[in-house]
Amino acid sequence: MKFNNTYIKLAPIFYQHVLPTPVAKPKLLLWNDSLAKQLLIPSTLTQDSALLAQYFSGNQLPPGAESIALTYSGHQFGHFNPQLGDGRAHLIGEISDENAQQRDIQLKGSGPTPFSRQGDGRCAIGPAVREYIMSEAMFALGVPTSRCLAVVASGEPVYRGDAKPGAIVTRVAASHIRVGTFQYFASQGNLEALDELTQYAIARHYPTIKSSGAERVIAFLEQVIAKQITLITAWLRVGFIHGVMNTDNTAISGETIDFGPCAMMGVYHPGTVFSSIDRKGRYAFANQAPIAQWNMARLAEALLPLIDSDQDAAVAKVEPLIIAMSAQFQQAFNTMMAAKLGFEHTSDEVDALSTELLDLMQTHQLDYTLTFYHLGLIINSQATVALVAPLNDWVAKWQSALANASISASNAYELMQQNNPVVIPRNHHVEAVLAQYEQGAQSDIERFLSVLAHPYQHTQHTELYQDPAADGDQHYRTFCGT
Ligand SMILES: Nc1ncnc2c1ncn2[C@@H]1O[C@H](COP(=O)(O)OP(=O)(O)OP(=O)(O)O)[C@@H](O)[C@H]1O
Ligand SMILES: [Mg+2]
Repeated sequence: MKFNNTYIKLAPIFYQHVLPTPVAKPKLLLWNDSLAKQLLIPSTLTQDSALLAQYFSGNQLPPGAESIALTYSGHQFGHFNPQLGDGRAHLIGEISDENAQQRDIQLKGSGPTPFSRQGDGRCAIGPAVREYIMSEAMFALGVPTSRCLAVVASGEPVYRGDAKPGAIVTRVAASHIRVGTFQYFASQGNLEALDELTQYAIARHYPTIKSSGAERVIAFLEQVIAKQITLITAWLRVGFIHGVMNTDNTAISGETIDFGPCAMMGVYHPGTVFSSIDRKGRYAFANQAPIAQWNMARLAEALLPLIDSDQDAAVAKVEPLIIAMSAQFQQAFNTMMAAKLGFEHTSDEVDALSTELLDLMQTHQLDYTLTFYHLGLIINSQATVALVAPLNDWVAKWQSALANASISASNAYELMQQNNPVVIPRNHHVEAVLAQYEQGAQSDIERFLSVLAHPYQHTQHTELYQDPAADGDQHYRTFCGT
């Protein structure tokens, strides 16, 4: 592993040097071989699980690694917290992957840092394994996301109400720069650091931006916004609910980050919320696009001093970008829904069809993933699918719209197959696997992960994981990993 530690070359205010706290009995639980290959981790190391456990628990830093905790702020549920930062995570460096892309390697749950506040710096095994399952599932679903390389059991308890086994999860991300990182320097009035961060983020994530001065900052904002639209549209396509879209959980790279209280929607309802702390539904399924817009407004606000020293003039330059986001998102959403129905392009007719379908799904409490999957089977005439009766009229309209657009059944099916997963990481299956871990039992995780690695195909065990929760997830609740 060859580490490049570019973040450490930034000003000292960007991070704190701090080592992970060693744990009693590190044991490698999960290792992501295919990701390790992408990261060009040598097979001699990959085969040495004792050494991997040392490295990815934080007990020993790999050669060339340097451990830091990053500084950031964030709006949490709409309230600004000026001092967050990595309270239980250690960035140990960046690795250049097989495509020469820099990827951050970060341990999470690896002990306290100067940003820990009241926290213990630790992570329980359940949330660590959950992050692994969910991020790998999202990756396979084609959603931009951070990934997990390893989960190492610490051999030590963590106290979350009860004592739970502890673990350290290794996260791989394009970077860990968040909207909240910009907010930190903006709230300090540190324009030099704000500019340094912006130039660093552009060089790392948006190198095609060639302009300079204010134009460069505006182009950056524009591209971050575009990535957020792509990201949220992908979440909505697969039924993902992030659960805690605070600005400190919004990565500037456009990747999904922080799988704390996330969940998948079963029965379609735009107001679906599972997080126990999201009492007002701020981060409900269909609120995710307006919240991404709100978060981008916070990024724009942080960037204002780099755009014009006259604040009103700066606002006049960024406001149109934020306002335009609604229409851009709607367009992306319509195109995505059209693809789920087999249409390459949107039209008023197709938009009306998808709206009507979503309404029917809501009214009749239909499962989001299964409904699209069944529509695929119908168009492919593979099987007679018993849809609920109220959908029959809609299906007839849909089929005639496809015919009017001269789209063959096989073309429609192909597009639908690429956009409608056969299987998703359903909450009850994820929880069943996590419960096995917490009880120290033999786990079905390898089988589950192998199914989730091919979410658009039927594999040997896919059927075991397609079923919706018996209670329609009515009683399902998620918790932040703290
Ligand atoms: N057990 C803990 N000990 C110390 N700090 C914590 C702990 N849990 C969370 N924090 C800190 O609280 C803040 C918000 O937590 P949040 O749950 O969003 O993040 P996280 O899951 O720890 O990390 P990330 O966003 O990196 O995935 C962050 O600053 C985080 O580092
Ligand atoms: Mg977080």
